[in-house]
Amino acid sequence: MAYDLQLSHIGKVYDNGTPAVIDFNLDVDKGEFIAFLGPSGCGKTTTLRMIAGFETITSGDLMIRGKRVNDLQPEKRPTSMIFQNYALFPHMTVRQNVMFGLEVKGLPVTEANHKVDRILDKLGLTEVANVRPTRLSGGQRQRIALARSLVVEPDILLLDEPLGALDANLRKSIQNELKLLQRDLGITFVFVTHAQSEALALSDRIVVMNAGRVEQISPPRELYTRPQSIFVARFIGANTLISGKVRNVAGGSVSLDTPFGALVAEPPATSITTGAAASIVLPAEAMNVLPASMPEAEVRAKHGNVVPCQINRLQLVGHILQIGMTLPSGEMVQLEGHADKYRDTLRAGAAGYVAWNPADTTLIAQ
Ligand SMILES: Nc1ncnc2c1ncn2[C@@H]1O[C@H](COP(=O)(O)OP(=O)(O)OP(=O)(O)O)[C@@H](O)[C@H]1O
Repeated sequence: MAYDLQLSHIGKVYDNGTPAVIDFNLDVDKGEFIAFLGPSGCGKTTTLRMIAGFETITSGDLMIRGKRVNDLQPEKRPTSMIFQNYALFPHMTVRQNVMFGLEVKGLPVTEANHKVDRILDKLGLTEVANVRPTRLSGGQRQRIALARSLVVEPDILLLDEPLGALDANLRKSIQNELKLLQRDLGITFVFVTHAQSEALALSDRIVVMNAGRVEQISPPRELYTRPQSIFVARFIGANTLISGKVRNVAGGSVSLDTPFGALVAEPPATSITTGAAASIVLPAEAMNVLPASMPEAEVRAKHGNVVPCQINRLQLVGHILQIGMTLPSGEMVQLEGHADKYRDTLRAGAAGYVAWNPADTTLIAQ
């Protein structure tokens, strides 16, 4: 069966010569929730607009359900787009806003009314149907934008930072609604965001972009635990990067010489040889902080890797202990652990160890 959406070697160079998107490849299954994530200017919106048909495609093929749509007008594509500012018509009521797309399509009035009623009901907007959107809250406006896009029954819904205008609490609750709605409707969502927590919470797969290129396409957990590039390791999660040189590769284990001494890691997905430069990606969640009073050999035997540290700050917040410490490189690291795990073993201002299991880290060859 054909993919719902396929980007094959898609590129975009703007008229002024800016290469905004470079060799973008992605196959999306029906009903998938895909997020484009990356820093400002990396090409997320340009890619979304090319899918919608609002931006011309310089190179490559854009396929929707197996059909090449590069040259199809936006209104002829089975896509619908929600913009960050929602672009609602202020002089129209909620109902008229939602009805608009169906009128453009020339749907018979009875059928259009029926569809509008259904979607207003689904999104909890029936009671405000005759109100103008300017009088409503950010969350309600967001729902109107969703209703307006969904009423035309698109195969693919494109969302450009749709929650960007909402405050943090509302954002969380709308996130949940959005996910439930998407599951319920079973349509494909492509969502642009620069908020990693949003992408991690909502998506089936995340496309991380950097300077017009795709860095990695992975499900959220894999992206978080197995970054494939230094850029992704720095961009996602809270990782410490330790660069070193491979001393030995043997028995499913790589030993490296690093500024922190000899450390052990698991081999990367790509091959790696003695003498190669590589970085260990150490997530804050993988770190165990221990008092310096313990024998180092014992710590190493238990965890695999150990590095001395200076414990600067300990703060108990409910059941969580926040730990601030400095590594031998001078790098400061903040982490959180369950208070029960640490009990009263640590002292602020004292020396300690950071220890971790090689299996909890990722090695990236350079
Ligand atoms: N109409 C345009 N003409 C020329 N260059 C453009 C145009 N629109 C965007 N660009 C450039 O293309 C690149 C990608 O921009 P784009 O808006 O796609 O990035 P983005 O990842 O969506 O950023 P943001 O998160 O800030 O919206 C940037 O360098 C931007 O300056």
